[in-house]
Amino acid sequence: MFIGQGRRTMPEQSGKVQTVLGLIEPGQLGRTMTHEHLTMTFECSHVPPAPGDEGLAAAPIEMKHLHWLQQNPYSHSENLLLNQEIEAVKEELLCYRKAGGGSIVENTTTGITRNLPVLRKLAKETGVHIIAGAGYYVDVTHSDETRKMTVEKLTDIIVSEVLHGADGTDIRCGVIGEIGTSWPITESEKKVLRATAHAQTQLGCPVIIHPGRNKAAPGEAIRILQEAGGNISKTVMSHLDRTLFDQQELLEFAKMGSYLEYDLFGTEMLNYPFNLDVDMPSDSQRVQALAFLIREGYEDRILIAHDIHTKHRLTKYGGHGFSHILKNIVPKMLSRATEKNLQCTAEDLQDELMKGGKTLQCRV
Ligand SMILES: CCC(=O)NCCS(=O)(=O)O
Repeated sequence: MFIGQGRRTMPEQSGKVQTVLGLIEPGQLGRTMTHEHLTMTFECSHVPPAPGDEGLAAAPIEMKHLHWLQQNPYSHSENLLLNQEIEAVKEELLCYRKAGGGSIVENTTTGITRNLPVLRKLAKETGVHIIAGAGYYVDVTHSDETRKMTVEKLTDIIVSEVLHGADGTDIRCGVIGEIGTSWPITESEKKVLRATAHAQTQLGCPVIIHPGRNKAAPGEAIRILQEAGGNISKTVMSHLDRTLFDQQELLEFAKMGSYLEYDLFGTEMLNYPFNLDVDMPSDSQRVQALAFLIREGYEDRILIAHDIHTKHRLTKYGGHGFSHILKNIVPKMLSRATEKNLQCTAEDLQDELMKGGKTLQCRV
C-alpha cells in the first residue's frame, strides 16, 4: 500500500501510506480491506430486468423484495446509487472499527463518481484510514475527452492525482486503481493501462486492476502493464473469484507475480448477469480457493475484501456490510486452519491474514 521511491515522489511520501487525510506509517494501517467503495454510482452496469420483473426493479427497497434484489442487484436502478448512503456508510465504518478494522482502500476511480471530499469527511468522522484510488474505470465510462488523450497526458493526470490531488481538490490518491478493463480490452483501456504503468514507474505506488470477465483477462492486463514497464510485484489483480476457476490456470496466473485478490466476499448469486457462464462461488468456496493458494505457497500474495458497490450489501438493507470478513470469514478460516509451529489463536489468524504472514497452513 505504501508509496515507493519514484522519480517524482516527494521524499516525505516515500515509504508512507497516503490517505485522504495525509501520510501515515504502514504500521498504522491495521487490518485493511484492499478493495471497497464507500461512495460511487454504478449505472454503467445496469442490467435490464427480466420480463415481468419491471415492477420489482422500480419498487423501493423493502424486506419482502430482498431475495429478488440479492439475485438481481444490477437490475434495480436505485440500488446502483451507493452515493446516496453516506450516513449508512458512516455507521458501517464505525462498526468496522469496532470489529477490528483499521483501513479501507477505496477503489472508486474516474467514471463511477469518485467523491474525495466525502471520503475525507468519512475518514475524519470515523477514524478509519481511507486510501483513495487514481485513474479510470472501464471503457464505457470513458469520456470523449479521455478517449482522445495520449498515454503521456493520461500519465500526467494520474501522477498529478497522487502528487497534488484529484477532481479539483487538494485531496491526494494513494493508489492507482481500480483501473477498469473490459474483455476484450479496448484501445482506450490499453492506453490507460500503459499510462498506469508509466505513472507507477514515476511514483512507485501500488496499482489495482479490474479485469474483464474472461479467464484470459487478468493475464492480458498484466502483460500490457509489464510491457509498459509496470511493477507487477506491486500490482493487485482484483475479482479473481469471478474470473479464474481452474486451479492450473490460477497457478499459471499466480506465477506472473501480482497480488491475488478475492474481493467479492459476501456476494452469493445464482446467475451472474455479466457472464452467465460463470458460477459465482460461495464464501466457503472462496475460502477453499485461498486455502489452495496458501498450500501452493502464495500466502504472502493474497488480498481479500468485499468490494461493496451497491446499496443492498450494506447492513441497512439486510446486507453483510464491511465487517463480514472480520466477523464471519476469519473465524471460518480459523476453524479450518492448523498452524505449523505455534498455538494458533483467532488474533494470530487475523494478523496473519491482514498483514501477510507465513505461519499458517490450511486443511480445507
Ligand atoms: C465498481 C465495482 C466493480 O467493478 N466491481 C466488480 C463487479 S464484478 O465485475 O465482479 O461483477
